[in-house]
Amino acid sequence: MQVNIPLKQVIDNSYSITIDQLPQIELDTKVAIVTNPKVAGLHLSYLLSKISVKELYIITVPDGEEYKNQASIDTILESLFNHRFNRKSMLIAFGGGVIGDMVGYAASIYQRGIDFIQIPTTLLSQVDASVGGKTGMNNKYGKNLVGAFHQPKAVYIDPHFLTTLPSREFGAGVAEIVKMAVTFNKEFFEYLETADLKDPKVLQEAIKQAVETKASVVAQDEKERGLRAALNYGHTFGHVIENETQYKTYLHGEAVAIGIIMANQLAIKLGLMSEDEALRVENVFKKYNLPTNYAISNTETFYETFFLDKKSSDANITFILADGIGGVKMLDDIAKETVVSVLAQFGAC
Ligand SMILES: NC(=O)c1ccc[n+]([C@@H]2O[C@H](COP(=O)([O-])OP(=O)(O)OC[C@H]3O[C@@H](n4cnc5c(N)ncnc54)[C@H](O)[C@@H]3O)[C@@H](O)[C@H]2O)c1
Ligand SMILES: O=C(O)C(=O)C[C@@H](O)[C@H](O)[C@H](O)COP(=O)(O)O
Ligand SMILES: [Zn+2]
Repeated sequence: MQVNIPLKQVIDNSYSITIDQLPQIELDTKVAIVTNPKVAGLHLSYLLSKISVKELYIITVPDGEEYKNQASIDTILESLFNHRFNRKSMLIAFGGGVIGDMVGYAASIYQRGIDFIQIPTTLLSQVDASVGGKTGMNNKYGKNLVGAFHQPKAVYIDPHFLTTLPSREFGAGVAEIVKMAVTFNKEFFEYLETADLKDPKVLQEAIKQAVETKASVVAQDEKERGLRAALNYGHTFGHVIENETQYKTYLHGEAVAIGIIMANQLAIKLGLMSEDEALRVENVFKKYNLPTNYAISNTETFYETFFLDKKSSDANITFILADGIGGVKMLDDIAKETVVSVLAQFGAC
């Protein structure tokens, strides 16, 4: 299936997203493929068979969210300087969301910005991270707190890469798919309730729907001035969980799944969602063995960490909540006691 989804012209530098077998990539310039040892071992030879460029370099950075940091960015930049990359050169992000975010960020700052292509190899990066130009890294203060909006020149989504993906990583991608369905597309959510995403045809359809949803949101609000924040559903809570557990216990998508469960409890409290709707979301997560609970040891600390969220202002935290299934509301005036009382429900597990 060949699907081209050009982001609308609202974004000057619109690009196409292809969901299909990787095409032959021919570039008359210096190119660096940036990847990690795991992805390289599994799939680099296949990518190399599809690439013909003027001069090619391979840059590897260590695998894992804990390496989504300045040291890895420095490794990438050093290599670009050593090989005299210039503004006509091209980077290829080959891996999951960690690689995609870091390569996009390195591309955004190298000589004030060079081009890059996304070739995502995890489900999560295919349905979410490779699209939309959010790039960055983590630091000791928290998740994605340094970065830039820098759109790729093209995104090539080849579901063939997913054949080697461990099932936990698969589940993490499902969490971001569910996020898009619950907030923007009721029919898509109903489809997910009965669908078996392990079936390649069903999966390809779900990837297409998720990418279409994300591309449409980004096209309307590239720099997250409003609507795009809806893509952060579950993340306000999820990022705190990732931070508290130092990125070691949960995959990003798993933390998002728990974050969605928490956000839904807050939505129930505010009368935006019914218990039954929240249960339906939880049931889809359970089908893919996603975690749905987290022991909050200190609700005050958890609450204070919300202020590191990029959606927060000095005095307010913005919460992205489901408005039933298929709708979304962004609220920045929820009383602290209300939020803390919901956090307290997760205190003892
Ligand atoms: N920019 C965005 O819009 C956006 C959206 C969602 C998530 N993210 C970011 O993406 C990151 C999470 O991405 P992720 O879930 O892809 O994690 P990841 O990049 O860490 O990849 C998960 C694991 O799978 C391995 N892997 C990659 N492809 C594989 C394959 N085909 N077969 C087997 N193993 C493979 C990786 O090496 C890694 O060990 C987080 O840092 C998150 O903040 C960004
Ligand atoms: O593209 C977006 O916008 C998203 O929010 C997608 C999220 O899934 C992703 O995890 C993103 O990196 C989170 O953004 P952040 O701005 O909260 O760091
Ligand atoms: Zn995410």
